[in-house]
Amino acid sequence: MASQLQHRLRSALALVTGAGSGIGRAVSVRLAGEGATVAACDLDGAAAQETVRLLGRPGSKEGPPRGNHAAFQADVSQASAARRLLEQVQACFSRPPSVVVSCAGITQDELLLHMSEDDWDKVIAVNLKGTFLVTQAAGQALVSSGCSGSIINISSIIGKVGNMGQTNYAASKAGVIGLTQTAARELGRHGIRCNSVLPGFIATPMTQKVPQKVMNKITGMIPMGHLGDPEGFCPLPNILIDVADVVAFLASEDSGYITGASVEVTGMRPTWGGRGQRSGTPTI
Ligand SMILES: CCCCCCCCCCCCCC(=O)CC(=O)SCCNC(=O)CCNC(=O)[C@H](O)C(C)(C)COP(=O)(O)OP(=O)(O)OC[C@H]1O[C@@H](n2cnc3c(N)ncnc32)[C@H](O)[C@@H]1OP(=O)(O)O
Ligand SMILES: NC(=O)C1=CN([C@@H]2O[C@H](COP(=O)(O)OP(=O)(O)OC[C@H]3O[C@@H](n4cnc5c(N)ncnc54)[C@H](O)[C@@H]3O)[C@@H](O)[C@H]2O)C=CC1
Repeated sequence: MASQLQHRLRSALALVTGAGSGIGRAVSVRLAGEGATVAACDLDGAAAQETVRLLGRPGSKEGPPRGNHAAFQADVSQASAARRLLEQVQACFSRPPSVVVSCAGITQDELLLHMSEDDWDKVIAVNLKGTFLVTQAAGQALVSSGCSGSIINISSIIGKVGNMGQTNYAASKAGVIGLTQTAARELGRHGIRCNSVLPGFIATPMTQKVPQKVMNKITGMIPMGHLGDPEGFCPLPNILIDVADVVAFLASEDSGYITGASVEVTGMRPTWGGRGQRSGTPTI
């Protein structure tokens, strides 16, 4: 990483939900690599602890005294848990998080004609309501402290174009886009920016449930014929690193005039007639 980026986030305290796996872990590593102190949250507390172990010590010694990175266990779909999470982070670091990245998410895929109400409710509760609850709790903490901040919500390209077997997931991710755009309108006056990122297919535990015959169809759309790789060493031009790059950019003052944006990072040529998005070429 270019040396000038290694301290870009040195004064930031970054709360990352879903930090125990996949994109959330990659984002946590990237933000810490730019000097941020990371509060890694996950439903799986042990997984969050493992992410913190991977982060090592915070970046630069410069800037206000800070503690180490820290792990938190919370179910973001529960309002009381989301409120408690922000309370715990502020108690631990004596300040609200200036960067908040909502990565926590699930799938419960089923074709529309067979999807149960429970399939629908679970996905909406985590992906949409969970993002709402964390965005709200973080916004309240920042506004009451008079602090500015950057909120980055992880949606999905599926929220824009749909996908067979994912009426629940697509609706939740489309909702994240609208939620984030509205939060941007309301919180801008408080110096809080809100943006969403729409990744394409990345090989993480979330995508392992996809049947091979479907995966074959999807990878057929990717120029390099492979999914993004969570370790970042993917045949695609590093789509996961691009996702973490975009999150770090939106977290930093380098994006100081960007809010309400939906940034696509897909690395795939859609079959739905849209212009193919080269990996790392966000559509803002
Ligand atoms: C031509 C390719 C179209 C792809 C368009 C979308 C682009 C994908 C980019 C995604 C990037 C972001 C991803 C993300 O945010 C993270 C995730 O959500 S990962 C999980 C993604 N989930 C899926 O794609 C759903 C996969 N499908 C399934 O899990 C099962 O099919 C399902 C549980 C929905 C139903 O199972 P079952 O009842 O057993 O039926 P079949 O599996 O036999 O499916 C029936 C029929 O439908 C075809 N099909 C199912 N899903 C998809 C799909 N996503 N895209 C295209 N076609 C799909 C399946 O192949 C069968 O077709 P046949 O011709 O009858 O074999
Ligand atoms: N993998 C992909 O292809 C894509 C993923 N995304 C989104 O990126 C985000 C991260 O996905 P991945 O890293 O792939 O998945 P993942 O399954 O590897 O990680 C998701 C993490 O969220 C945590 N989590 C789940 N429910 C939670 C809850 N209620 N409270 C707190 N934490 C919870 C899980 O424990 C897990 O650690 C999700 O929002 C997903 O929808 C978007 C586009 C593409």
